[in-house]
Amino acid sequence: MEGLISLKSSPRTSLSSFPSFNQPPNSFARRFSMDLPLRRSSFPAIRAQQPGTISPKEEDEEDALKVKEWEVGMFQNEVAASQGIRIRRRPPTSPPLHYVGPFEFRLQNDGNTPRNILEEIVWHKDTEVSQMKERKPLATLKKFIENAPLTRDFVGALKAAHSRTGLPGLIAEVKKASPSRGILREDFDPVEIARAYEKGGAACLSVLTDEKFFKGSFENLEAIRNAGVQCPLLCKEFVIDAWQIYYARIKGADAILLIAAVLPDLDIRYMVKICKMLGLAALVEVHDEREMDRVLGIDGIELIGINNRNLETFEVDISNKKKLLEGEHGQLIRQKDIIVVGESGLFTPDHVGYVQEAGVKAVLVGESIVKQSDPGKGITGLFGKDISL
Ligand SMILES: O=P(O)(O)OC[C@@H](O)[C@@H](O)c1c[nH]c2ccccc12
Repeated sequence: MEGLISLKSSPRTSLSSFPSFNQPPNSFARRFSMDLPLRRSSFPAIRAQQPGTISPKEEDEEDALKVKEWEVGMFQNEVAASQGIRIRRRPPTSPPLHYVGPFEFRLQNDGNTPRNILEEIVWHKDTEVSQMKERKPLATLKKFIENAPLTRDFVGALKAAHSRTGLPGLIAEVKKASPSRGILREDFDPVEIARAYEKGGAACLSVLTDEKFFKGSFENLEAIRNAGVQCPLLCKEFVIDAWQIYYARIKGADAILLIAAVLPDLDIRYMVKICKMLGLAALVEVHDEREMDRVLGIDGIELIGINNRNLETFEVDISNKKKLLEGEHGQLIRQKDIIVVGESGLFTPDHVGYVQEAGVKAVLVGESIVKQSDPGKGITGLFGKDISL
């Protein structure tokens, strides 16, 4: 890997968030890493130099470096696509001026607009995270974590609620808005809502932290944590970089969401390990069979969320869970003692009954309860009985 060191400095390639680069996962990756002729010694241009003293030879070498960086970006999308991931991690840029690489790179590169809302969110997140990382580097976050209070047992709280009530444990979502539903609640006081949920019998809370698309924030997470709410907290974020997991831990999260539609397998493996190291639970979200297959092949996963909402189209289908929990998948889930969380679009006791029947032991609910004038009473309405007792 010696020759790749020079690429690590590029924020565009962000290899730290891409562990698979160290172990090429498929033939494309092997081909790429073998082909890569970069050696530190062949790039004098990247050594310290005085401005204005770049020779034509060094300019060529800089161009070559840009080309390689650009190819690595393409390569990330290729690995993801080989796992059925349609979301491209970053907007394609045009190839550098003197690009002479494979033609297929150019073809993939067509179209610089996001294909759907999830892609738009992820592209925006990429910019947002690189700015935040500059302001608060990982080394600084790690220092804070040394003194951070212990996390609370998210999975344990769900199990306890399930055995106490005989109903799925509730993760109640503190959600102001979403791109598909617009503003859900104008008078939005996150701490007040969190307290009402806790009083109403929620086992855990989910706090949206994305600002641009969901009008959430890390400040909300922190405020709820500092207000003395006892329920463990899920940080509901679009994680694309391990840095975000450290940040969530500092802001008071006990668990974090990882979305399989966005993250390749090796990223999930790596991030699940980081979560364990930091004492966080990871809720890995899937939407279809292929994602479920991928996630069941990863060791150490305790919580799988099945999202009834397709994040690319916003279509909601609550029978989705049933399909994904039948047959071999169901068997593996039971064998591995994984808790399945039914997510999105649940409004009535019938909905809850239906997904429980399909095999879920927990549910994640936002809209139907956050919209009620008393969100705690909203919980009673959702389950058809008071679950706080
Ligand atoms: O408000 P609803 O339909 O009850 O959904 C809650 C939750 O499942 C949803 O907010 C959600 C599930 N997965 C996500 C991923 C990102 C953002 C949001 C979500």
